[in-house]
Amino acid sequence: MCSKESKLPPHVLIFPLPAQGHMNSMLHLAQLLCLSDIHVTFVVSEFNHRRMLTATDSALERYPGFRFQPIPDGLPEDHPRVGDRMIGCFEPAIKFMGSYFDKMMGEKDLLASANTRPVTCIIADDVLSFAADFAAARGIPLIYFRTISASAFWAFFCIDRLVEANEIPFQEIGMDELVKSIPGMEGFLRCRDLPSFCRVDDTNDPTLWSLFNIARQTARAKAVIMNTFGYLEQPILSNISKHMPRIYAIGPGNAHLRSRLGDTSTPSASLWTEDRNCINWLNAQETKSVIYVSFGSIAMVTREQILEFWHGLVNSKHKFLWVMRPGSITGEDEDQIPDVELEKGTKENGYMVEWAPQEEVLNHPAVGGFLTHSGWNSTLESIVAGVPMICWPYFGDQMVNSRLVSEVWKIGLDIKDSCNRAAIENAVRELMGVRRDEFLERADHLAKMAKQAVNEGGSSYCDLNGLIEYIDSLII
Ligand SMILES: O=c1ccn([C@@H]2O[C@H](COP(=O)(O)OP(=O)(O)O[C@H]3O[C@H](CO)[C@@H](O)[C@H](O)[C@H]3O)[C@@H](O)[C@H]2O)c(=O)[nH]1
Ligand SMILES: C[C@H]1CC[C@@H]2C(C(=O)O)=CO[C@@H](O)[C@@H]21
Repeated sequence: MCSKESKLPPHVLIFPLPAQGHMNSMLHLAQLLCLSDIHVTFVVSEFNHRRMLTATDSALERYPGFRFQPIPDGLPEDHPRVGDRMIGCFEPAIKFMGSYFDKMMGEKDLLASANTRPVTCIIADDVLSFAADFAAARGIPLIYFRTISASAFWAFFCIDRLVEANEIPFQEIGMDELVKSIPGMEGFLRCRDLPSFCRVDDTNDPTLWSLFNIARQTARAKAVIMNTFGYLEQPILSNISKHMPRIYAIGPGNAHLRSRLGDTSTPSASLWTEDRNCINWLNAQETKSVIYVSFGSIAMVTREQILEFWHGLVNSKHKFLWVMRPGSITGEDEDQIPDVELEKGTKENGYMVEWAPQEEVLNHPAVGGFLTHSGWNSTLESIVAGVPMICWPYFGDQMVNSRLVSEVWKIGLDIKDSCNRAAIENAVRELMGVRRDEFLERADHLAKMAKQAVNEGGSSYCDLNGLIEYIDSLII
């Protein structure tokens, strides 16, 4: 190694699944590493890179050691890249990106340049199994990043035990029976709360085993990073750590970044343009009077479901701010959606946008509740902001998260598997009215714990320092 290279900082390649929820948390990590003078190459699909450049300003350029590396995902331009069979629709993209990546890294000499050393280690999304093969073949250290909760990860990890114990399929046991074969979750997790991919008739279901294998192959990496914090999921983290060489719980990534940046504005990497008019609307509302409604970047809802939510919200008489992502309604028929009563109710009590600056919304004093699909980023953002939730999980890991919210942390209600206007109206009234103080008190406590975890001396703060030391030690 020449003496110039020996002085260069480590160079980490970060590779998320090209989806908003996966990119967001891995971009937080990227920035946390940049703040410790580590060089970061962040792999992004060309499709998402174009969308990001259209939707946001490139505030990430504030980090001199950061750069995007766009690569093709191999999907047709008009591919929806959303929906409950997301893992299925991403399989061809993962395969394509895997072989493209292999070739690119070979040709570009591990992305070395005059001022950047060749990649020191790879931090890949756990869903990208090819990263483990690449790392093993090239002798490059690999760290996996799991973008879901530790609890959901652990549930995927224990699928074989569930099948052996005949807890999958669960038609015969019943959806509301407690699951016994996931250590640490015996007291609260029902069959209904298992990741949606466990809802199978046939134990040979390929998606079930593909997700199990993804979880198990995490142990092939030198370490795993989790976007969670000790206080939130310690018993489960302890169970996972028995199976992993090293584990770093550095979350919530958004709060951690904010704490280390020392300001409240963190660069956004949205794939949609944020409509900031909703902040003006919120400014005119009373403290904690508004329920924020969003189902993330992947969920698709039917027109019937939208109407049930809409009636429920309008009938609750509480104010609402609703994100209606373009293209998120299945069987969309624009003529049939508006209804005179609903339009009137929305004008009086609500505001709709196509995409919101979500973290800013959740931290706005006017927001008192969040009707969410329980994606892990949304859940953590709500926890950090101290906002109680109504959970309507859509698929996958969200089923587990919503149960944690309602039964473990007790900071909200879980209405999974039901979508009718009366249930929604009741839940909103309960969260925003009848039980408001009890939920707010617990949410406030958890928000304090989250901030403590990322502040100097906190568990996530120490784990991030440990991770940085570990990355430094990988330079040979
Ligand atoms: O108007 C909006 C709506 C959402 N967001 C952001 O988009 C992200 C959405 O992420 P998440 O809440 O995790 O939902 P999904 O987009 O559905 O995320 C996918 O990825 C997550 C992490 O793996 C999983 O937990 C989910 O189940 C999976 O669907 C969050 O950071 C939000 O702040 C906005 O900025 N504006
Ligand atoms: C494709 C979905 C199923 C698994 C993925 C995931 C995970 O990390 O296990 C979480 O939610 C989805 O984004 C992914």
